[in-house]
Parts: sequence; structure tokens; C-alpha cells
Amino acid sequence: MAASGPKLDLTLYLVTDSGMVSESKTLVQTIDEAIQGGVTIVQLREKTAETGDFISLAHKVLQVTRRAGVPLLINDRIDVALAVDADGVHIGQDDMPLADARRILGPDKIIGVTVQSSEEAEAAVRGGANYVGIGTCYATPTKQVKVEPQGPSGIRGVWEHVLKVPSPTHPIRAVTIGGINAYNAVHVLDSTRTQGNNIALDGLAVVSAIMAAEDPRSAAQKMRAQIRFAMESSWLVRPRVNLASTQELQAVRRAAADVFAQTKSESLTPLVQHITNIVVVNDCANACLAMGGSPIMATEAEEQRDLAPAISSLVINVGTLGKQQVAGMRAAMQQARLHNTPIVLDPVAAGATKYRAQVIAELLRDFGAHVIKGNAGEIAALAGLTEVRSRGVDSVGSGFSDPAAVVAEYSRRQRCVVVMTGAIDYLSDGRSTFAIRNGHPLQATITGSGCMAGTALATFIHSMAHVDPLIGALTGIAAINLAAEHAARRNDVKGPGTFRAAFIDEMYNLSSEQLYDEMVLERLA
Ligand SMILES: Nc1ncnc2c1ncn2[C@@H]1O[C@H](COP(=O)(O)OP(=O)(O)OP(=O)(O)O)[C@@H](O)[C@H]1O
Ligand SMILES: Cc1ncsc1CCO
Repeated sequence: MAASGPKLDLTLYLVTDSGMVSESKTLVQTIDEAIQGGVTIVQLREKTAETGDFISLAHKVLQVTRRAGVPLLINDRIDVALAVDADGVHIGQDDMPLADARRILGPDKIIGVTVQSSEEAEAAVRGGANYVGIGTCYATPTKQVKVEPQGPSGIRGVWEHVLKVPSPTHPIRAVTIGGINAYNAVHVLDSTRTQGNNIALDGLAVVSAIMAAEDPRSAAQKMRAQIRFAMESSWLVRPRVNLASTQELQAVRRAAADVFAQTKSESLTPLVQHITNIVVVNDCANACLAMGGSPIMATEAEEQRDLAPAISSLVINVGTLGKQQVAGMRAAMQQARLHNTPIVLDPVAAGATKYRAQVIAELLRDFGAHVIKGNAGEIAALAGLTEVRSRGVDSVGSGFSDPAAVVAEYSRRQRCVVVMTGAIDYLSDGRSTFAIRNGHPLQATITGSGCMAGTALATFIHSMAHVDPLIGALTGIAAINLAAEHAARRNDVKGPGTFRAAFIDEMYNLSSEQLYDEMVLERLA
């Protein structure tokens, strides 16, 4: 690492593109404002500039970066880096080989390498790169992408490999690049954390999210705030209810009963935004009200930005998909990510059609979710497992031979809570796995009981900051299932029709004491 130069901090890495700069600013002004907003390292990328022009621009940029104590790297052009005594270079796979670059620049300059695969990453680490830029996360108009975007899960695969390669001189660091912005920053950082020990990337590299902004300073500030949230407050690394205690199950039941009581109290009425299917929309709105929430079913893309600051959680249910509805989902999920609002994804009939499977895969790649809830057939389709099949919206057969392993494994893969419903419900956040043995067969006789379970999850997971998503999920499933048990016991319930009405009544009547006492909870892992 640059022994004499500025400290290598990859938190918010700006890659310049002079073609994007707003007409009212120069490139140097844009970089200056971006640094004021929190950019921690700059790479000057000028693919077409003449050598003399590149050098004179680099001199000007260097004045700004030096003043701020931020390293300046030159893309590709080692001659330019040497001419201005920049802090280092960033090279791609088609540029000068790493060994030559290191020999020319010496041990103290920063050298970063773009890598698209584990093999390229391994070569860069072994060759003594200071960091790797793992691409391409998302498709972007800023660069002709030679390789298919890999999405956060592909990036994570390369990152996990990078960490296993011994580095000859210094600990390797990594960022990812490609279509990163303030909407997806937290999702990208959360879902690229290593599966075993949650190690995060060192930062994110951005181009257009800052370079093309009218106000690069505030764009950089927004990015920094999102990155800080993901690095410091990610629920994936937050301590939570002490599950190691001998009183563990009581502690979990108590935590669930507390979330239930808070949600039902009049001082807190979570606003639960749904984009759900047309079959169940009214039942879900009533279920949400009965459990202490306030439902809103706003489906247009245009209204998501106005709604976003006020909503407590978001249900995305793909039961009846229209193109316009998908646009609404994308806009809502983007806003939810910006506001760190919990997202519950209900992948209804995930395996029934290719279109549905593709929409769900794209939503998960681009926005992820905090909770995915499905029946066994839906989870099987998402996880690519063939042990359980479905028919339309229903799961067929008796389920998985090892359901706890399935939810735990899929949860670790998706970096979210996974809830698999059925006669027994299985819930996992990848660290702990539980079963809830409540509920009644009458639930399976009405349409939308799974969708209402999704509503319940969102109603109780109303804040990422204040509700542990696993505890919120346990609360939601327990609440809905106990309401079903209570309804089924009523003399006036004669079958699905009367059950449906009584079910909503009993969601409304359920108390936190009943939830604590009657929840049948089992810890599986
Ligand atoms: N036989 C059963 N016994 C107890 N509870 C059940 C039973 N069947 C379903 N449930 C409960 O019903 C809820 C919905 O689960 P289910 O797996 O039926 O959803 P789903 O298939 O997605 O439903 P839908 O497609 O109708 O919305 C869960 O809370 C689950 O615990
Ligand atoms: C029956 C049905 N079809 C699409 S969504 C839905 C509601 C239950 O999932």
C-alpha cells in the first residue's frame, strides 16, 4: 500500500466519466464536490484523451484529491500516473500486466485490478494487487460490458474466493462495480457478505450515480449514508435476542409477544404497503387492520416515491402479475431499499410459469428481500430443488424430508429470513431455525391464507431498526395460526366461508398473552 501517500479507504470509490458531467460543472468541480460529499478514493478514467490533455487534467484533479487527503488512481495509463506522481493505477484485464505495472511503479503505489471471475481475482491477489474491483454487478449504460452482469450473488462468489487466496504482501481488499447507486447499495453490501462469517466488501465503486448527478456532493452523501448503514447496522451482523440462553424458547416467545403487543398498541400503527394479487387484496387489507396495521394497496410506479417515507413495510406478492404491476413493484422496492424499509416477498406460484420465475429472480437480484415466504413448492422452485413440486398456487405432496435444512440453506443463500409455510411452518435467518406447530387445516381450505401470512409478516416486521426480522416473522406466523385455531374452535364456523370471516375476527381478538402462552415453538438449529 502507498506507504507515503494517502490512506487507502475504498468505502466510496468514484470512477470518473467526463462525458457524464452536468453541463453546469467541470469534471474537476464534480470530483471536488463528490469528495466533499464523502468519496474516499478517485479513479480518473479518460479512455479517449490525448496524453498531454490527460496529464494536465490529472494535475488539476490531483490538487483537489491531495488537499482532501484522498488517493487518486489513474485508469490504465501508467505513464500518466508516473508523470503526475499519482497514488496508483487501476488496470483491467486487457491493460498492462500487473507484474509489469508493479515493477514500474514500485511497492508503495496502489494498484487495483478489475476482475470478473475467481480465476482473475486469484491471479490479481497472488500478483500483489492492493485491491480488486469485482465486476460487473449490474448492467450499466456507462461501460460497454463484455461480461454478463453477475448480480450480487455472483460477486459474492468471487469475493469468497478472494478471501481464501493468500496475499503476498498485504491484506487484499475489494469493491464491486457496475450499476451501483443509492437504491441498491445496502442490498449489494448485505448480499455480498460472505456466507460463513458475514465479511463485507470494503466498499462500492460508482460512476453515474455521482458523476451524472446535478448535485454530486449530495449524491455522494446519500451513498455514504447507505454504505454506513450497511456496514454498521446491517441486521445480518446485529446482535439480537440471546438465543444461547437456557431460557431461549421463552425468550423468543417473550420477544414475539412484545412485538405483537407493540404493534397492536394504538401508538404504533404500521403502514403496510402492499402490491399484492387481485384475488386476496381485500382479505389482506382486513387482516392487516385486524392485526394492528394500516394497509395501503398502492400499485402505480408513479406513487411509490411519495409513499415511501411514510410506509413501515412492503409486501410484494406476485400472485397475479401484470406488466404495470411489475413496474410498480420495482419502483416500490427501490424506494423501500432507499429508506431501509422491510420488504416481504411472497413468490406465489413461483414454479408455475417461466415468466413468473424470471420476474421473481430479477426482483431478488436487483432488490433482494428481508423475508421470503412461500409454501414448500414455491421455496423448492426458488431454490432450484426438485424434491417438492407444485401445481398452480399449491404445493403438492408431503414436503421436504429435511425442511429445516432447506430453509436454513436458502436463507443463507439469499441473506434474508425464509419462511416456509404448511401444516408446520419453518423459519430461518440462516443462523437459527425454528418450527411453529400452530394453525388449522381450515387455513388450507380458503384462498389467500398464505398471502395473509405474508401480510402478517410485514405487519409485525415494521422497522429494520427496531424489529429483528426473524422475531417479527415468528410473531406474524404465530399470530395468524393462533387466530386460525381460535376461529376453527368457534361454534359458528361451519366451513371455509364462515371460517374466513371468523379468521379475521380472531386476528383482531388475539392478545399478546395468548400468543405467548399458545405459540408452539421448536428450535431446530
Ligand atoms: N394443515 C394445516 N395445519 C395447520 N396450519 C396450516 C395447514 N395448512 C396451512 N396452514 C397454515 O396456513 C398458512 C398458509 O400456509 P399455506 O402453506 O397453506 O400457504 P399457501 O399455499 O401459500 O396458501 P395460498 O396460496 O392459499 O395463499 C400458514 O400460516 C400455515 O401455517
Ligand atoms: C388463486 C390465486 N391465483 C393467483 S394468486 C391466488 C391467491 C392465492 O395465492
